[in-house]
Amino acid sequence: MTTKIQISGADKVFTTSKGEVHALQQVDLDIGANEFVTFVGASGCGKSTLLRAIGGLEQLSSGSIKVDGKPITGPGVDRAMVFQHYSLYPWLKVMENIKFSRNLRVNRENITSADVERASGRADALLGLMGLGHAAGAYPNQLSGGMQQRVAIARALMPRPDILLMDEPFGALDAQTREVMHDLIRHVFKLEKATIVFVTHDVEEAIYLGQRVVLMAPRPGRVDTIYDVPLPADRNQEMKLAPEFLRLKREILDRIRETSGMKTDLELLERLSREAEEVQ
Ligand SMILES: Nc1ncnc2c1ncn2[C@@H]1O[C@H](COP(=O)(O)OP(=O)(O)OP(=O)(O)O)[C@@H](O)[C@H]1O
Repeated sequence: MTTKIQISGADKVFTTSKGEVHALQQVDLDIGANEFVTFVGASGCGKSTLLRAIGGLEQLSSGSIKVDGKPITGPGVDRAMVFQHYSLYPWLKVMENIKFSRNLRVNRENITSADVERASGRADALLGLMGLGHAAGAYPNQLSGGMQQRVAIARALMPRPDILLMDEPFGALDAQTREVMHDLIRHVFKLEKATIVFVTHDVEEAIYLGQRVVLMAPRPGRVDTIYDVPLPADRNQEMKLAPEFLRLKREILDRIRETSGMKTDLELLERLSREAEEVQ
């Protein structure tokens, strides 16, 4: 597989009034072109910091991140980001939101009207792909959370980014809408051939979407374990019930507990019952 993103010795230290926070320590990871990689881990293990660093929104303290062999120096149109909060422009209609980044580039680069025409075709196609053809003229506040997030994804895809960086994009959605979004994003992955880096708290989501699940550990933030997902490229919701899926889910959940310093449920129960006996 061709390497798309090469993370080498990535280190990030934040200096706060309370001291230094080692958000990332010596992270080494290669992500392939057209790979779907998901990141999980206990709160504060540096998932968002790493994603933001790939997006060029955060500078590393040391180490490097390269895309196609070139070091990242800031944000670029080759990398689009989707966050948990939809961040649509409330004063723009759905179609205007989707075309917004393209408009900026058109203005900047003096692209011809034929290009604009092509861009409109792409915006229409993306709107259709997201199942939002009927909502082109609506304002964001007229849409459900799931619909708004679909608009945000369409807007991110508009400039044909090579890399889609997603930070808990479905975290605010209800369980049913999330399932729909999972199948949609797998479909987008197949069609658009982008490299997707996806951060989530939800282990089931991480396994269902990713080809690899990267588990990070906190204090300092680092890569702990990388799991290969034993699922075929074409996925369906039934697979979430397969023994290998459930086994991997259990293994990852246990490891997150261990790395976060939390006791396992069983250990906790044993301790609580011992304490209860001592009190009697
Ligand atoms: N701008 C900042 N200034 C100071 N500390 C920060 C900053 N951003 C992140 N941190 C700290 O860096 C560590 C890693 O944070 P990060 O948000 O990357 O973790 P995370 O794994 O994404 O957490 P969560 O799952 O809770 O979103 C945390 O201890 C966090 O408090």
